[in-house]
Amino acid sequence: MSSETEKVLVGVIGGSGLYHLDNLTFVKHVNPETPWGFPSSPIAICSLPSGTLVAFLARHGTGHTINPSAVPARANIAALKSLGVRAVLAFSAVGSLREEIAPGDFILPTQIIDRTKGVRPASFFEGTSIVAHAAFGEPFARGLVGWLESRVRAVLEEDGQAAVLAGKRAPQLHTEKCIVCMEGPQFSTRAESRMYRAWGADVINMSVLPEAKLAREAELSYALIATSTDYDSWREDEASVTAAEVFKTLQENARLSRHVAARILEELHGATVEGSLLKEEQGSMQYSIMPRSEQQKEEDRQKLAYILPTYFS
Ligand SMILES: CSC[C@H]1O[C@H](OP(=O)(O)O)[C@H](O)[C@@H]1O
Ligand SMILES: Nc1ncnc2[nH]cnc12
Repeated sequence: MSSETEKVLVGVIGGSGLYHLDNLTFVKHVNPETPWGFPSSPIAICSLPSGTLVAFLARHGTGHTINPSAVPARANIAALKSLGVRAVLAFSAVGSLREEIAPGDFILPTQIIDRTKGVRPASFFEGTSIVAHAAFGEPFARGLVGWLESRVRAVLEEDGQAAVLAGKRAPQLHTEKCIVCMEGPQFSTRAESRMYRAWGADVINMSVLPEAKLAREAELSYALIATSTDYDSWREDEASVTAAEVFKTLQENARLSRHVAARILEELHGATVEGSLLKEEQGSMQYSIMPRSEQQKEEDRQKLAYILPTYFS
């Protein structure tokens, strides 16, 4: 086994309904204490058939005990980075703001609208003597999202054939979409849901921020694989979304998400070792950190060295 195979280069974050990757071989749990506390739950290190290791973290905890506003996103991203992770595949259950995005469909968003309310710590630099402005015009790792498109589509097409034979609709993949991240935990009003559509948003969740911002600050390549569970509250003649509506699709979406993960993780690990897929994010913070390092407190440098050793150790 080569040393690159032994490293955990790919991390998976599971959202609502996706609390484990039990189609992979469980190896052990790790629970790193980071300068921002402990992650949502111990991280499961799982093995692919080749022996390649991946890390899995349940965003809301394995028993879904953490509400979206309280997810310790800094600890989650820092803990994954401390394991050597370079690419993060984050799964999320989302509401659809478009007729063509049906429950059960998969979405690879490329843009985000922030409707969180400032109650979530959103930067590793918050509360330190160090100021940094990460570039976030492209909030997801473009190279990784592009790489995922054909792979996820192939798995959905293959799996969809069985769905069609069973008389069901085959899940579709939607790309180049915009996700709005709301604070929650209550769902949107009908007026808000219509407003997000008017703003150009296509899907909605409560979790992609600050996760995506923190991944960027930690120079991790981050992509979201969103799975649709409902039509939110914009359809005039339909009932507005309820948790019960979301639960109807959650299990099937989780099954297919696990299947997608199992099919693509080996190749993603290989692409991560090779490196070209991730080169946009690595080194991206170099010119984001304001200089004047002589005025930076040593304790803050030590804290930030946990996620960015290149600049702070
Ligand atoms: C259970 S409905 C609302 C809940 O589901 C999504 O969670 P995740 O993104 O972790 O899959 C959404 O963001 C909300 O947190
Ligand atoms: N309608 C919705 N709004 C916010 N987050 C969601 N997650 C799943 N469905 C959602």
